[in-house]
Amino acid sequence: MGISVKHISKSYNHVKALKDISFEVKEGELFGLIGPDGAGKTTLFRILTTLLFADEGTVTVAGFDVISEYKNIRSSVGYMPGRFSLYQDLTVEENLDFFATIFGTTIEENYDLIKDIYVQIEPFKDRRAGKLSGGMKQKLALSCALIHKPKVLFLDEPTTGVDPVSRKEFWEMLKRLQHKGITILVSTPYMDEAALCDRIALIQDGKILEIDTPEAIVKHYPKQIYNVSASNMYQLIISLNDYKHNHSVYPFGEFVHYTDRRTDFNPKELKGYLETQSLSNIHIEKTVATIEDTFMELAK
Ligand SMILES: Nc1ncnc2c1ncn2[C@@H]1O[C@H](COP(=O)(O)OP(=O)(O)OP(=O)(O)O)[C@@H](O)[C@H]1O
Repeated sequence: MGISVKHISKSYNHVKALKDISFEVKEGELFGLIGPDGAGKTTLFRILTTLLFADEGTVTVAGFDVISEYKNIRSSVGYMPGRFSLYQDLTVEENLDFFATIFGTTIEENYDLIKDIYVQIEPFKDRRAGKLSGGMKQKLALSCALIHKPKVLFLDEPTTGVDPVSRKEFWEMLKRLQHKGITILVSTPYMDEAALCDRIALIQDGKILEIDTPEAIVKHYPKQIYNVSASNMYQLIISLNDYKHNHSVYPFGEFVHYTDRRTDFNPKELKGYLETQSLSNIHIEKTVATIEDTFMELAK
């Protein structure tokens, strides 16, 4: 009764936005679609919410077919699109009231579900939506997507352009909604948010690279990663890229994540090489793979 996607493909003229996508989201699961801009996430959301037809494949949401039973889907799902979807000239309260009315309900009837979120913007209920901050807009959009008590919630990049504190609060809210029994499909380009989902699908160029729990996905990383740092980060990256034994070199915060092609890699040898490159303060230590490392490896 969650979401079932089987062999979905979709093209826009010559652009193949989705290529044979299949996955299942279990009822009550918090499932993440993780991928960069242009991966096909929005296209997939539009198909799942009955706003766009796929060229091939079948999809059911909450047990309903997206084509023959689209009306049942529209009344049982909530959708928060990536771009701000609210009426800028209506106030906070008018927006919420509007969405409640088109779904044949009232704010009072479902206030319990949105209370946690809405109390934070209620002091601004007379402010026009267009005048809200990014974090407040996002809370209002989520309240509007929830006002008819959906069984399944679709959130397309809900935290893009939102400050780190609001992002953290937002994910805590999602967990609370999940505990109320709502199935959630959320997309994000932020790899750190992927770890907060029950399962994730890594998606790039319209294809799914891997689906699993975040823990299992990082365990599949095939190599030992090293954190490398030196006094001159820019030169360090150039030198590591020039090193003939490198397998991958990615800047990662204050370090560079390095993997070596050889099975008998000796960090001392790499240190010796870096010293010949006029680098100082060189540190090399083992580290564990993150979802970002796995994504980069699969996307290679
Ligand atoms: N209406 C359209 N006409 C032509 N090409 C499109 C259209 N909509 C999307 N595309 C293309 O399809 C591909 C997937 O786009 P989509 O918007 O689904 O990706 P996304 O992962 O949601 O990325 P973004 O976050 O940038 O929207 C991209 O190459 C995009 O340029």
